[in-house]
Amino acid sequence: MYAFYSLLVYILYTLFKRKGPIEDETGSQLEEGASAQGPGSVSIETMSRRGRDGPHLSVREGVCTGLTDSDSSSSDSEGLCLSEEDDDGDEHLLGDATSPLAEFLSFKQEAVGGRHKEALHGKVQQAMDSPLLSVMSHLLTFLERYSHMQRLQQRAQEYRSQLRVLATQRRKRIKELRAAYRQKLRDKMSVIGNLEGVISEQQSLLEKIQTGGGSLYPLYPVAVLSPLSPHAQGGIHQLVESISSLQRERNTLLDELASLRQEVEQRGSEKQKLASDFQQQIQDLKQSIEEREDELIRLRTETGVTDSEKRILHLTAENESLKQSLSVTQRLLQQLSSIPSQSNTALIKENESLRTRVLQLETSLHLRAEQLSRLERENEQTEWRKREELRRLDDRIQGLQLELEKEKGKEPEIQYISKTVEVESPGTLRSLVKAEERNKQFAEQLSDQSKRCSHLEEQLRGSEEIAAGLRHKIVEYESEIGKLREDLLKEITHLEATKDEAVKEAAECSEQHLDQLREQFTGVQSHLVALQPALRSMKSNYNSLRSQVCNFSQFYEVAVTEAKRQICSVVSEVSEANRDLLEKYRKEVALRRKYHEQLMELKGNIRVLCRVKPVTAEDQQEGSHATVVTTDLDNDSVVTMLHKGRDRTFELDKVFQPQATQEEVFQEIESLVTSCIDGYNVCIFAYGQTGSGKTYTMEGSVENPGINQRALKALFSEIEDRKGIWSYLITVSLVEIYNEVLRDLLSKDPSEKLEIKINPDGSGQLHVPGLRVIEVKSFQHIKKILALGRRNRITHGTKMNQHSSRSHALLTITVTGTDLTSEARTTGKLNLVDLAGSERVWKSGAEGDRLKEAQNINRSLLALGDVIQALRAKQTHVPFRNSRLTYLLQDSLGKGNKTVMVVQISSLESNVGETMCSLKFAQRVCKVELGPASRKIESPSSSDFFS
Ligand SMILES: Nc1ncnc2c1ncn2[C@@H]1O[C@H](COP(=O)(O)OP(=O)(O)OP(=O)(O)O)[C@@H](O)[C@H]1O
Repeated sequence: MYAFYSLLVYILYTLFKRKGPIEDETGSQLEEGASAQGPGSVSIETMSRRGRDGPHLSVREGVCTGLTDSDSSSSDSEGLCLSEEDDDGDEHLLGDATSPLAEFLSFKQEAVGGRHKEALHGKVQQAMDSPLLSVMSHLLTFLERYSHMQRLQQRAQEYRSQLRVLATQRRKRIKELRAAYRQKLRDKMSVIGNLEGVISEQQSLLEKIQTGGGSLYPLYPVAVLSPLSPHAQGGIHQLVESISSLQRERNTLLDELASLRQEVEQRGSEKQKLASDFQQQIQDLKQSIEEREDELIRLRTETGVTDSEKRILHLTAENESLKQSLSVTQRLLQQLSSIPSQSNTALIKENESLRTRVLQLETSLHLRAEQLSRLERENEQTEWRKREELRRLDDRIQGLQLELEKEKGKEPEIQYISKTVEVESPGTLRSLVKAEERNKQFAEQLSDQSKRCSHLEEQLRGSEEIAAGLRHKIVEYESEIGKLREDLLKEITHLEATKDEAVKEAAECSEQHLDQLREQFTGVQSHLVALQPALRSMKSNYNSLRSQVCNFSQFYEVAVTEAKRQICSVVSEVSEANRDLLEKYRKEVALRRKYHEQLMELKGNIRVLCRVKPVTAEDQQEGSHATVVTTDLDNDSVVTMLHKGRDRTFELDKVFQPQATQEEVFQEIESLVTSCIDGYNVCIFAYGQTGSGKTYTMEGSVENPGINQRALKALFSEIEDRKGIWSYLITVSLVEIYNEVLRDLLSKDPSEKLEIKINPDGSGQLHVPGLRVIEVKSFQHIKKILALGRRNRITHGTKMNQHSSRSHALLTITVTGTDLTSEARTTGKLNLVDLAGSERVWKSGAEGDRLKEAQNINRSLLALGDVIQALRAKQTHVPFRNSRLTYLLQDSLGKGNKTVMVVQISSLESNVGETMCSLKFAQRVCKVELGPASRKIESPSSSDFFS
């Protein structure tokens, strides 16, 4: 823009200050350009060239397309080479540039319109016709269009931002609507929850009603209900239906109950009727008896009263009084039956139980009725018999009377008859008495039955009253349920109406919003259409840039892959070199170890292996799982432990990783088994604090056996391999040292104390008189022996180990071999020792016997330490006899033996002190020199051993 401005100044200067034709170099250039290209092919250099080329206007052919009035749509396409970055600067400059131009134009117009001075007219006219002016007008048009384009872009920007604002508003509105709907949904759900509660309570109430134990129905606040969703309504409808079905069910049940009650009532009335019939019959019977009696009295008065007659009379009177009392009792019963039952309230509580009770009562009533009918039948029969007797008696009396009448004058006959009567009367009287008695009994039974009947009636009446009360309650509940249902339906319809309104409102609102948005969108769309050309040009720019970027990324990828490849090749070269080095290092270490072992063998020193106990689940449970011991994967001879803030490294013959298996441990000492067969004395013993895994390493478990079993297995398999060349005799003994007492674990009486003595054969060897030595033939046999020994060994639970071995156990396997060709004899001994664990009594919680055991264990281990110290210092006197343990191990720890100590350590921080002690001891043991191992072989010609 600076160029334009300069140009304009220059033009004005030319027009107003200079006279005559424009002879300027630039002007001539323009003239040339204008004549060559015409007005339609004029362009300007980009602003990027502004600084470099200085203020000049050039006409370029084929680089930029022209800006013409007719082709205004393409005015801002390729021909306009202004970059986006320069837009702001241009705008600013344009603002400066357009004002002088406008001045110039107004000046031009005034000149054309004749408003200017006459003196200037000719000059201006000249200038107007000049090609410079035409260029200027073109420039002006261009500038106008450019500013228009700027404005358009600005508006497009504004529209875009408006669009963004509208979109955010729309999103917000949608969010709000969603939240509102969710809230409504939640409300409805809570209403459904409330309704469900109400329904469940109604159901429970219904159940209570059916069982008769319900209390008054509580009224529910239906006002809490609020609009419901269609889904919720469906649920409610279902619930209402289920309630009505329940009610129907309940109604049918009530009907059944009523019919049952009717039946009960009917039966009761029948029973009452029956009872009244019976009573009527009894009354009739009584009446007939009375009549008969009257007649009898009359007869008696007529015939004269005898003794028997007097008795009959007396009995009859008694009978009469009894009957009276019976009737009195019956009356009383009737009166009592009219008194209302006091137990109604208790019966009301459980309708179900009442119903069963009623049924029970019905059945009992039925039974009673049957009994009653049976009794009545019997009574009838008795009555009938009585009547028969009476009738017979009457007949007789009548006959007698007739005879008496006929034979009035015949006194002797009368006397005779009267005598006969006298004789016969007692029998009849007796039968009468009996009948009376039975009658009395029946009457009593009858009264009992009637009592029961009346009791049942009372109960029946009570239950009827309860049933009536319940019926009343049911009616009340029904009306309440009806009311509730109506309320519910009202609420549902109200909710439906509210929901429809809300939905309609939301729909209208969203419609309006949508219309607005649509309008805005069409407006924006039209603006966008107008902006399309500008966008196209931008797009082309963007495409070119994109292609450049793509090319660059391709180039970049190629470069990166190449770099990676180079790095990989370098890394592989380095790692290859490293691997070689590592391999070399390992070989060196192995070689060094081998030479060291050979040297040690020559020196005859004790090999010390170290096994680190892994952190168990129990340790983790106890929370003490912080570890201080580390092993080196690349160097299996060192173990490092953190003690008092600094690392202490111990170098031993072999350090097993915590995860080392039983097999791996055994492989390390397997060769010693062969040595034993060859006639060497071998001793393997496990040393370490209590609970560090000594027994696990030596004995192992059933599924995962330790050194003992594996060594014996290997021994038998080796012997098997030598079969035919050598024959072997294997014997086994197993002892324990408990509280400084030697005990035979294979003995029938393991509590027997044994002593260690020097063998009287003069060999100087140790010997234990009374020790059971068992010859073993197979591995299976030895397994059994080991199991027996394990059973006999003393173990107790301590804080540190649940199955702590409280003794040192020594398994001795003696292998005597005979060379079948030369008859040479070898004798090798394999001592496998599981020492008791050292322990800190305050830690293991040892008290009483445990404390004594611990003290003895620690004392003997101390003696072992002294022996090791003496051996290390090559002292002339080694204090083997200071303890039973060292005394027994004298053979194994002495010169010419092959000895391996497996030191067991715990890696836990809580055991750091004990681990330190064990490792220090192990290192001391490492330095003990036993001298080269000696083989015990006896040639057939000599009875001596050669070593
Ligand atoms: N390497 C191991 N892997 C798995 N469990 C082990 C290991 N070492 C020891 N244990 C377990 O730790 C517990 C204690 O081990 P063990 O009885 O062998 O200790 P100890 O040193 O013989 O103790 P003590 O001296 O009191 O008799 C046992 O339950 C045993 O199974």
